[in-house]
Amino acid sequence: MNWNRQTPSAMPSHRYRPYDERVPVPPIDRTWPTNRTTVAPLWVPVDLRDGNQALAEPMDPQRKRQLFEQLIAMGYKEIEVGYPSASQTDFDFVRDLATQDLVPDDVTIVVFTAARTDLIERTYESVRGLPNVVLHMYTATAPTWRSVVLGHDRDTLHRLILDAAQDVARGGDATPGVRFEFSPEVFNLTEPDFALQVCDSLTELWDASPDRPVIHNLPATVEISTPNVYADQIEYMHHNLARRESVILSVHPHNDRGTGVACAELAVLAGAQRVEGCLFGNGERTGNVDLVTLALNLHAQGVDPMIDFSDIDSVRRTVEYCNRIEVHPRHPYGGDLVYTAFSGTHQDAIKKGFAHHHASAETAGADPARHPWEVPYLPIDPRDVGRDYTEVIRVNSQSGKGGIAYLLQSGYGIDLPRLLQIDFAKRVQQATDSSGAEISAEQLWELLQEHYFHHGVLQQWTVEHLANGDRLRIRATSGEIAVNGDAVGTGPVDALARVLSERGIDLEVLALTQQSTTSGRDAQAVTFAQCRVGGRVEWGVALDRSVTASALRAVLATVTGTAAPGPM
Ligand SMILES: CC(=O)SCCNC(=O)CCNC(=O)[C@H](O)C(C)(C)COP(=O)(O)OP(=O)(O)OC[C@H]1O[C@@H](n2cnc3c(N)ncnc32)[C@H](O)[C@@H]1OP(=O)(O)O
Ligand SMILES: CC(C)C(=O)C(=O)O
Repeated sequence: MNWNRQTPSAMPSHRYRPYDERVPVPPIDRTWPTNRTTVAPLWVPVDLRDGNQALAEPMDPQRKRQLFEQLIAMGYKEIEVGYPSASQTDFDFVRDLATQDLVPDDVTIVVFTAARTDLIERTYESVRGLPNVVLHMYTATAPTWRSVVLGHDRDTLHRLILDAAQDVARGGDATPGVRFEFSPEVFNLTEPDFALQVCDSLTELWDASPDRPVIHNLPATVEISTPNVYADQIEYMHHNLARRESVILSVHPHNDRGTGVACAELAVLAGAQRVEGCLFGNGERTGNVDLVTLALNLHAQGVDPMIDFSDIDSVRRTVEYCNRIEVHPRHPYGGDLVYTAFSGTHQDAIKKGFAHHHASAETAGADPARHPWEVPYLPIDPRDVGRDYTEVIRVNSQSGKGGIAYLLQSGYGIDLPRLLQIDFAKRVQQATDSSGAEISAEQLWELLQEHYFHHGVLQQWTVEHLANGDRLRIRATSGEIAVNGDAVGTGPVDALARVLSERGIDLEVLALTQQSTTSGRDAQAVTFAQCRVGGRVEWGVALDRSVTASALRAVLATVTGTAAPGPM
């Protein structure tokens, strides 16, 4: 059988080479596939530098300050704040941090520079007075960058890096508390032996020690391969870096293939201790790795990310304001739609999951917000990140009875009986199919009223308790039909059926359920009546303070339009 009928496309794919023709990946005894992450790495947001340099309108001082304060409030302890030698704005921002005492004692500021004497000197000038600083120097080391951009062979480039590193070390002598970071930009396309040689020479030159470790930051500047290859490259460095205990192994993935998060996660399994990225994945081209997803992926594994996302919407608002870029509605954990189900079977499962969660928390005597989470289709409890349940289920033509019932339950406190859910879902389906649009809880409520409520007046009714039952005297209308009479039955509803049948309407009550919508003085009784009326099964729903009136009106609602109009 020819089960795959795809044919060659017109795309010039032959122009590109697979990663293994671009960079050698040394054989390693890899351990990362079976490792587990049990503690959060050191997160380093680079929004104010790498994220900022990718914006059409880089942040002004006010936006930079706002984002910086947001990062501090969330608990980040090492923050790259800019490229101070590149622009006056960045320089002034770092000076403001220093002179206005804006950096908490336990926070380290990272400043970024190219490997050039003048830029390094200017960078040191910017951090004067700041007690905890990382000076981050970078140079591209991959072959294409060496030959096309920088015009240096391996040895010459290595020499230039060492010269610049001497400048960094000299500046460090006059800057107490400073530590050093080096990034071989485009590490993932750099020959592993060269990356190792350069990093090791800087570890030595900067005399790294466990007390004053060097940071080697190994960027996937442009993603080139599946994340397992990056993990292998990182594990190779992890196993082979000299003075490993004096090195903090850091990663800096981008997202060109859409696998930045996977690269970072596998890199941590492979030995990375520090991750640079941006909130919601802003950054050059397709962005830096997204720190929100990384942190909350850990949270969803039961590992504390050590960063506070308990009000993700306010974080998102700040990021959107500062970057002037909106977060996609489907963005993991923070998008508008990520805790919302439209499809019927998902809604049904979520509704049952909520009920199960609350019942099991109650049985355990636990707070539902702390109780183990096992709700289908929701990887985390939306409340963990400050979202609520109102948006979890939204109804359109893809929805089913479970979602509709959930909205009415959460919005109006009524639990439709299962058979009514099925009946009502068909009417909702007709409405959403013809509008093509979503339907809100309010609109569902209106539709429910339109189709099932008693459209008439219950003008007068009395119930007299007799030895052989109840006598009902009633005067009412239901739609075009007037009901006026009295009868004795086993109860008021049975008596009403008799009044109706004496007047030629054949009505049998098949099911009648009642609930209370609220408690206390505002309590209302809601009645769901399923009746066979003239051979057809109809539903009626009524709300009334009086339990009896509610039942009578629900039954009356089922006779609307079923009998010839006129006084009876
Ligand atoms: C992957 C990354 O994110 S790396 C960071 C990139 N960020 C930025 O570029 C934002 C800020 N940059 C800037 O403001 C400017 O580029 C500056 C101030 C750093 C330099 O400006 P200019 O001197 O005008 O140079 P220009 O912007 O054209 O950069 C190209 C030059 O930098 C050199 N260069 C590139 N990387 C490095 C490096 N790591 N160290 C030293 N020089 C470098 C190039 O070889 C080129 O030199 P050439 O002009 O002699 O050929
Ligand atoms: C130089 C490093 C840190 C970088 O920004 C990148 O490679 O994207």
